[in-house]
Amino acid sequence: MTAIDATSVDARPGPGTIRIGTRGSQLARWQSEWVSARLRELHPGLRVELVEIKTQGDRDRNSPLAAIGGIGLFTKEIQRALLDSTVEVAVHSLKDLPTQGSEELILGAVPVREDAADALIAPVHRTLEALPPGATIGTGSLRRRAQLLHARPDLQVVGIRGNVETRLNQALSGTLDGVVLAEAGLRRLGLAGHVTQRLGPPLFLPAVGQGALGIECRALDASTRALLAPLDDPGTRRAVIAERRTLAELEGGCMIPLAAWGRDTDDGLMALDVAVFDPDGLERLFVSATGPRDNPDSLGRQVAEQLRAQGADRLLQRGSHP
Ligand SMILES: NCc1[nH]cc(CCC(=O)O)c1CC(=O)O
Repeated sequence: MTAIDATSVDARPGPGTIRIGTRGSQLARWQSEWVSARLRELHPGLRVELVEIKTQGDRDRNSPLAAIGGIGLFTKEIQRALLDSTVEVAVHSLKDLPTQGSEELILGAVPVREDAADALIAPVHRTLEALPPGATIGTGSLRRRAQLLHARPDLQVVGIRGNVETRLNQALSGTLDGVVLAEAGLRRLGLAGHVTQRLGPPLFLPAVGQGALGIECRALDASTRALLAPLDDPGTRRAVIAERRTLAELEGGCMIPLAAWGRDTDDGLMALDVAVFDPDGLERLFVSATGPRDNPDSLGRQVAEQLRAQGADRLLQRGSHP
């Protein structure tokens, strides 16, 4: 288990040690520590080191995400570290991982998904329904903005950025009436007690990959792939493959208000729901489809085609000119 595979192109710090590239945020560290603990549990004797890597998204903490461009903002430098063999493993929030990437990298494992829903933290009014007209809600996400405005066109959606704790504090301090964050991130950080309303499917759909981790390694690094394989959860993997396929088919390189929810169903199939919005949430296109579990890619393509037939391209083009 710890021997270096003769066919791999990497140079390890030593046999029996793997390095995990991670962002430095509390959430990223929690996620990488979690992967590290699972790996050590599965492979007794394995040493795992965390290597902190700053991404463009960590350096520029103020610009709106939509303005910086977004693609690979939180992942590119970590992928580069994988490619130049500075680390063997990269742990990403799958939601932040672009659908297009280097052929040299693969998702070695997609562990079981945490709750994929969004969460409202509105300490005074508590629910979306109870917010007074014109209430201020913070989010930097075009998808959350569009879904909030679709439900409550009167809300004032304020663009905010920063790590989970910073954004949470804007609601707790009363600077804003509320913020919307991922339930998964709050749970991992032990902050889910602040949630006043879960904003979940089928009404409020998450981002593609939300709540899931993507653990990348080099495609040719057979020994690391073998170490990661037992962390994979096939149900989560096929759900996010379907979601990511729809996103890849529809995106024109811009950040788009697209929400998706893939999951296994009780009848042995899987389902994929996808909603696409214009930036102000006036229009909502929605497709829900089911298909066999062994072809999530085809399900994702099918849903993208149906959304196109409804006019998704026209909506999404509007999204690129905010
Ligand atoms: N870049 C933001 C980001 N990326 C992943 C998560 C949460 C964890 C997850 O969705 O897996 C968050 C924070 C948030 O949306 O509140």
